[in-house]
Amino acid sequence: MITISNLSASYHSDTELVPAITDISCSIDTGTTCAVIGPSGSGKSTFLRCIAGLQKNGYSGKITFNGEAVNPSEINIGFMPQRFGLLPWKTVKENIELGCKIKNVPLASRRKTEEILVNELGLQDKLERYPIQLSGGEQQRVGLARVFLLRPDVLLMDEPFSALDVITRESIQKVFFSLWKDASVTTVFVTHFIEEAVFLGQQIIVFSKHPGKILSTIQNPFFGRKDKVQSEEYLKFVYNLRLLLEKELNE
Ligand SMILES: Nc1ncnc2c1ncn2[C@@H]1O[C@H](COP(=O)(O)OP(=O)(O)OP(=O)(O)O)[C@@H](O)[C@H]1O
Repeated sequence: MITISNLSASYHSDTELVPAITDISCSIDTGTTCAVIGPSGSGKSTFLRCIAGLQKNGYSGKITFNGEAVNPSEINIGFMPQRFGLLPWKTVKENIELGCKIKNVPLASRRKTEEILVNELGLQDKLERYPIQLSGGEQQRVGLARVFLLRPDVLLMDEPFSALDVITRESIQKVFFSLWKDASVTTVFVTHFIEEAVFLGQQIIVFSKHPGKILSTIQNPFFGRKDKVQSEEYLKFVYNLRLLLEKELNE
């Protein structure tokens, strides 16, 4: 379980310390998924960076993994940042394999998975290209292939499907869902799409506007339930989430 207690983080502006998130407490059970939604600038990325151990300064509070305050570098964390984190001087194939190489995961054990992922993410004919030769959506798929191939203990993704057209997004959401069903990787992801949060987040955390605090933590009965998207209960659930965000933005 990931437990986050009284987490606050700030950034230095020219003259002062500006809070980004304030007093966040929540927990994410092992093997579950958690979607984080909230207004732009509310601190969602900062929250993910804190869990990933990338926020080196300016934060307070406690983050534990299975009860221990271990250094995140000691845990197999897969982090996909908003701008995908590709290395421009490495080919697509090298970028996909980079996470495993850094974490010393033998690639020989992942060849089959790699082939499946490359096919499912539509990257077969792009493997020898460099990131600059790809569209934004293709770059995002490379970033996803990298974290999915790593199959980490904890998967953190910042707006993982944002650069994809709607049809590709839905198909890759399904790729993620089926991978998650196979391996039950503990996952926290940020999204601006309510329907995406509802499809892929067993728990949904709603952030307030800046500086972010938790407005609501919701156990989601519609996780993985594409069959329910036309139902009245589903539409009401999505509508209520939208109202919560709208109210927060208009206050
Ligand atoms: N490196 C930085 N230096 C100074 N301020 C920062 C820095 N990174 C983020 N901030 C500020 O911290 C606040 C939270 O930013 P963050 O990126 O975490 O929000 P977010 O909810 O992920 O936003 P978005 O949905 O637009 O991606 C914002 O007000 C932002 O301007």
